Amino acid sequence: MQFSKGHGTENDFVVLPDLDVELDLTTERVSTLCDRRSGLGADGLLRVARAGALKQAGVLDTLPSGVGADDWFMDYRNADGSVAEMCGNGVRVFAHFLRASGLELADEFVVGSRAGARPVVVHRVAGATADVTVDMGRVRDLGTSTATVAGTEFTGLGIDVGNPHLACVSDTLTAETLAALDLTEAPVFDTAFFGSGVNVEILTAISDGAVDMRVFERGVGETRSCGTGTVAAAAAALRAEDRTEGEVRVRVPGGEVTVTITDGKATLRGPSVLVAAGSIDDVWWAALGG
Ligand SMILES: N[C@@H](CCC[C@H](N)C(=O)O)C(=O)O
Repeated sequence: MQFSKGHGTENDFVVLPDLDVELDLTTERVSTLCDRRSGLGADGLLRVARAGALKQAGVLDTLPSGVGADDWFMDYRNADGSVAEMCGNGVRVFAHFLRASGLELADEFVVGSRAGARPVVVHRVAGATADVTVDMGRVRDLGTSTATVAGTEFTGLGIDVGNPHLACVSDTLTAETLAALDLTEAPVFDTAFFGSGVNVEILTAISDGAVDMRVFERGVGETRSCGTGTVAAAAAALRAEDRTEGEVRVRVPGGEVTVTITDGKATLRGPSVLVAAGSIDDVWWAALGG
């Protein structure tokens, strides 16, 4: 079984090409593979297949809005084995993998996700790195809520980018005090407001067109970046300035991406790096079972 390993601003993924949809991605298999001691280690897993093949195999009940049977589909799993609707950094790595492997020859194509179609533009592939823009679709405002992080309560904006986020902009945080925040424990959030869990972003206000952000991801823990989270962060930071549109550079522990919001829709531009490829032991994988 072949794999690749890649990351987008150090949000890292195991990429599993499975064009005939033969793999049974049980919770145990995904979580063991993503574990940094028992497996390869990653924040998430990206299965590569066509949308129609996933539907035929029963992985998808229906094709999400705007996704055709022949479109590529990013079947995304969090490190704990749970399924999530979307992954912004994952789509960049997924698109890069398709171009680098020769599975896709065009620079512009659609990547399907459970949140719907996510068209991509691969601007450049140079060796192990690529520069990719993802059309992230609509950014929906869910209203205000709070999260408590290490005993401090932050107020934020609930935002749906296909998956749920609570983006908390703090006027008093600097890049340095943000970096010092203890994010080892999961933030406490309103479970009635976010019935399916939430990804929590803490960020500074906009300064010189940029914010600094950290994130605690649903199904993973603190990661060094979250693409959908950067879109939510940009939307909340613009809102804090009474703006609904604009371009925001979002600095995360793993690097920097650019989010542009126009007309209630967002694009995300940033890097992808493919660091390794190899094979997973079939006997080990089979023994993990269901
Ligand atoms: N890292 C991702 C988001 C992955 C899904 C998230 N943990 C969730 O459960 O919604 C990104 O880059 O967007």
